[in-house]
Amino acid sequence: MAVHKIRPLVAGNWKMNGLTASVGELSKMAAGVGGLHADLMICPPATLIAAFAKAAQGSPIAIGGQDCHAAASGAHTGDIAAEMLADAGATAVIVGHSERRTDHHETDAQVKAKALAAWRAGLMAIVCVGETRAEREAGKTLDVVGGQLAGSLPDGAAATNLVVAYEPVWAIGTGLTPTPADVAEVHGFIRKRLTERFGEEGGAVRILYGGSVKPSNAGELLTIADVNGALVGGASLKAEDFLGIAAVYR
Ligand SMILES: O=C(CO)COP(=O)(O)O
Repeated sequence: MAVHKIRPLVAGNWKMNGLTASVGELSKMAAGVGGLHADLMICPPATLIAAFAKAAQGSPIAIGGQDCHAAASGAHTGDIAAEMLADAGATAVIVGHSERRTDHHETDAQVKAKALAAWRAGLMAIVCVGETRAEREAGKTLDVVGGQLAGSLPDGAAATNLVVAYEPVWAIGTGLTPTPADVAEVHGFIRKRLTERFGEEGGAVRILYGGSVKPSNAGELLTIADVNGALVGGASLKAEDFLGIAAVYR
């Protein structure tokens, strides 16, 4: 298998945080990203996508959504189509985040339909997978992640349309992180599954680690084999912290 030089991605998931005044934080990020050997992305709440896309124009920061509906339009009160995210200026969308899987009971089949919707709208899909604490303690981590990959990833994945984010549910917002050996094991497993299914392209798909990434642990986590960047929650809300994480790639 050819060794790919993968350009890392540091993506910030703002979750349900941010008001119009937060555009100032994005502008600070845009001003500080020079010289990084990585792609950067911020996924603000949908209400801020258009404003953030405008503010990020001319900077290397891409803007993404946090979820989309599988349909392009229709009677789905409160939902957002991938086409609407693209129209507002997003170039990517997170699908299958554990908070969606838990809070909204999203299944692998629904996540797959959302990833296909993202592609239909020309967006990159950032598909999240990860085990709960109980699943890890029962020794089922690779089974769970393997099942999520098989069920959530559509055929036709390529490095340009897919990013996989490994986010252990128990590490999200808790300050806990897996050991480097555990991260290496899961990322290596995901890479194997991607190359088995998608061949050469699967070898080039970025695999992000997510869960309590902060400037103080980014150096350790982001230099592990097959970790091609981070999906950052809390620490992506402040320009200083987000840039401190991305600085691993300076
Ligand atoms: O869920 C996450 C990113 O999608 C991770 O969140 P935290 O970085 O706040 O743990």
